[in-house]
Amino acid sequence: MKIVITSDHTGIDLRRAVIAHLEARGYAVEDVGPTSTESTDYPRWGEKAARVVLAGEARFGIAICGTGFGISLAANKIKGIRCVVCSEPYTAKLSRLHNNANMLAFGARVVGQDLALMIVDEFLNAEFEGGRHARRVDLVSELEAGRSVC
Ligand SMILES: O=C(CO)[C@H](O)[C@H](O)[C@H](O)COP(=O)(O)O
Repeated sequence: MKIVITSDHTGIDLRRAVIAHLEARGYAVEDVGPTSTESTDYPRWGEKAARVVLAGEARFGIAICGTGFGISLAANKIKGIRCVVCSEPYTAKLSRLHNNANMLAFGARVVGQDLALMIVDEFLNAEFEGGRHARRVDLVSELEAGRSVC
């Protein structure tokens, strides 16, 4: 399975650790950058990873910024992306089981490396349950298409 990964300047070191962790577990990883530690703008990187997921070139995306929120906000502006921000593994797992999340974000200024890797594992090891959850995810897609669901 292929995973695309990105960060802004705050997440460079943690991104490297996540890549090593994923590769050690047999995942193919597409690292879309950035390579420099210079200050950069998270929306560019959130979009870049999101486009790879939407193109079907990676099954999931992982995005890291200071808090995880900025880069997830950017990714979630792209139609078809469901990017969860996690600071603990439970939400990561449920975002797959119930929300069919296709991107995971976390904050390099929020979680330490060990916790980040646990979050990644829970996210990748869980499968969408479908059923009533599929109906709800479909409703979210309706909203995304500009149609009211209330
Ligand atoms: O967008 C953010 C907040 O959710 C990210 O954490 C950014 O990484 C952060 O804003 C970057 O801040 P900096 O002061 O420019 O390093």
